[in-house]
Parts: sequence; structure tokens; C-alpha cells
Amino acid sequence: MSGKSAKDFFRPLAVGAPQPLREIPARPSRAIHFFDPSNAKMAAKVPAMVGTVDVLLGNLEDAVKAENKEAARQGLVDIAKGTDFGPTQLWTRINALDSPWVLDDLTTLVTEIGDRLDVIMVPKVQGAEDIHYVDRLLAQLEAKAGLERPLLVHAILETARGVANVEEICGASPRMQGLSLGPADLAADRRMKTTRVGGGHPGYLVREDPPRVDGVANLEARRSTYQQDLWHYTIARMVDACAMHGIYPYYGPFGDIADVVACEDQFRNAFLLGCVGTWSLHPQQIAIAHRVFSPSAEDVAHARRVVAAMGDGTGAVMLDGKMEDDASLKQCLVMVELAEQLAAIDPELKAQYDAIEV
Ligand SMILES: CC(C)(COP(=O)(O)OP(=O)(O)OC[C@H]1O[C@@H](n2cnc3c(N)ncnc32)[C@H](O)[C@@H]1OP(=O)(O)O)[C@@H](O)C(=O)NCCC(=O)NCCSC(=O)C[C@](C)(O)C(=O)O
Ligand SMILES: [Mg+2]
Repeated sequence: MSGKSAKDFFRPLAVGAPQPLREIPARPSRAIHFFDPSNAKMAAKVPAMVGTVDVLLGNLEDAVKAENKEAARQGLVDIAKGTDFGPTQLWTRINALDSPWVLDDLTTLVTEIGDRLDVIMVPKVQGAEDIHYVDRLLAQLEAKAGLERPLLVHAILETARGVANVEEICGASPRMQGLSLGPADLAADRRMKTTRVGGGHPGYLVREDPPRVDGVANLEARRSTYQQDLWHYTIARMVDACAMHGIYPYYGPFGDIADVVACEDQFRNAFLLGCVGTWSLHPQQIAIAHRVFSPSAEDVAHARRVVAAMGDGTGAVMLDGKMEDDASLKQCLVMVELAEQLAAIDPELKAQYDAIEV
């Protein structure tokens, strides 16, 4: 894991840096909405988006043209200084650690707007060494800026080595807040034969067995095929690594902006497997993410019924013909706690959750 002794793990890494957190706060982050701070039209929309999305993220890395890198950095500083973010979190994605821009990204952002940023997303993380580098540098910069609250770090898993090292990445620093999938870079690094940004592929499928007549397979018969999820393995590994370390997994980008149906399906797979949120690249993906990553009123009502029926939580009871016990109660508590967190920030959801009787 970190290689540090337990007593040193929560010590600040620079004199005067804030104390690391012992627990990562579970703040709602159903959608992490990306914007390019160097794109004037996009940037102009950001202040009005405060309160409509859980996280706004000023992206400095890929999707920002090389000639705009400095404008994007400065644009983010200006937006952060000039906007009251209220309950909405402000994140950034810095450039890759081997790029010519990242040192200035970190130095400028932490010293200028470190008190306004919540989480720094680091792309293309390969192993614990990348997190250790960022961890120490952030501590030095936090001390210099006189920050009282430590910045958190979110790693994007987008290389084969990163996936292989996923557990050590999650445990590399008390700053680790979570992980996102980077399906496009990961596909390229693995030499997958896709050309998309996330989502499925029609060629990745399983086929129904052929019907048999007198024991002979009829290979000419029409057979159903079922498209499989290319990202299941990686998301499942991320979910376990994050749960093990008390941090949060997220899906990532869905590049086919027009295909809102497949986007919703991909997001829902991630939600059901344990992810707490996803990315939004275009304003229309925010509503999809909010819908998917907020449990339905019916599921919340059912979970509340199980909690009520289970009393002190021990033993087994029958509810609607089904056995409920300690383990189903725990699943229901996950649902109820999430519903309470979301209801606290979203009056519309609160009304839906309160409308259905337990
Ligand atoms: C897809 C694009 C090009 C379509 O942009 P568009 O202008 O063609 O779209 P539109 O539908 O025409 O836009 C309508 C209006 O919404 C605005 N708008 C549009 N998008 C946004 C936005 N995000 N935030 C705020 N406003 C936005 C846009 O400026 C326009 O404003 P207008 O009505 O005044 O003309 C554009 O939405 C965009 O650039 N989105 C962000 C892309 C991005 O951040 N990509 C990087 C993350 S994915 C990634 O890096 C991979 C990964 C993880 O690394 C790995 O898998 O390896
Ligand atoms: Mg990438």
C-alpha cells in the first residue's frame, strides 16, 4: 500500500500544511460536469449552472487545445474567484504528470484558488508513485498558500498499469477521494479495437446456442445475440478497490452525446455495480446522470419498509414473500442513506421520497 508506517499516514507532508482527513466526506456527486475554461461560450454558462449539478469541473487536460492551455488555467482561476459556488463542488482536471503544463497548473491553482477547489483530478495515474508526487507537492503548496483544508485527489484509471495497480493507487494517500474510468485512453493503452469514448460495441457479444434437431445443431437458424459490457471488469475492480479504501468510484465519459438512451444504460450499469456518479460532457447529460444516480422513489420506499420490518436488525423476516435478514437490511441502509443525502440537497427528490408511504 503506501509503504508508510501507520503513524505517519495521517501526518501532513509539509510543515504548515493542513491535517489530512481521516474520512472522505460522502458529498453527493452524481454528475461531474466538464467544461473548458478557455472556451468563452462554455465558461459563460458556468455561473448559471451552480446549484443545477453536484460538481462543476474545469478541465485543463485532453479536449483543451495545446495553444489554449494557459488560457484554460487562467479562465478557471477567474471563474473560481468570480463565482459563488454555494453547495456545488468545484473540481479541476490537471494536465498529465509528464506534460509541460502540470507544474504550473498545480502551482497556480493551489496558490490562487486552493480555498475554492474541492478535488483535483489527476489523469493517467499509473501507480502509487504518481499519487505520492502529487501528495507532497500539494502539501508544499497548501502550506505556501496558508490553506486550512486539504485538497483531495481523484485518479483517472486509463492505462493498463493503472488498472493493475488500482488497489495501491486508492491507498496511496489520505487525500484519495475516488477513481473514474478513462475508457478512451485505457482502450488505446490496452490495444482494444474500439474507436469510441466509452459505451459498448456491437461486436462484443455472446450468441444463443443453436437449436438442435435430433441432436444435430442447426447452425443456419437465426439466433439471438446479447451485447456485453466492455467495461464491466474494470468498473468492478474499481468498485472493490474504492470500497476497500473508503473512497468513491465513478463511471466516466460517454462520448456519443446524441445517444441519450445508451448513455443512460451505461450509467445505470455503473450505478448498480456501486459507482456513486459519472461525468457529464454536455449539459444534456446532467439530467441523465441525476436520474440514474438518484435511487428511485419505489426502491427507497421498499428499503425503508425493510428497515422498519427488521427492528433491531437481527433475525429473518418475510416481506412480500421474500426473506429479509441482516445482509438485505445493510443493502437497504445503503439506499436509505443515499436517499437522505440527496433529499437534503434536492427538494424535488425529497418530495418524491416523502410521497411514498413506508
Ligand atoms: C462535446 C462538445 C464538443 C459538443 O459541443 P457543441 O458546441 O457541438 O454542442 P452543442 O450541443 O452545440 O452546445 C450547445 C450549447 O451548450 C454549450 N455547451 C456544450 N458543452 C458544454 C459544456 N460541457 N458545459 C457548458 N456548456 C456547454 C455550447 O457552448 C453551446 O452554447 P450556445 O448555445 O451558447 O452556443 C462539448 O460539449 C464539449 O467540448 N464538452 C466537453 C468535452 C470534454 O470535456 N472532453 C474531455 C473529457 S472526456 C476524456 O477526456 C476522455 C478520457 C476520460 O480522458 C478517456 O477516456 O481517456
Ligand atoms: Mg484520457
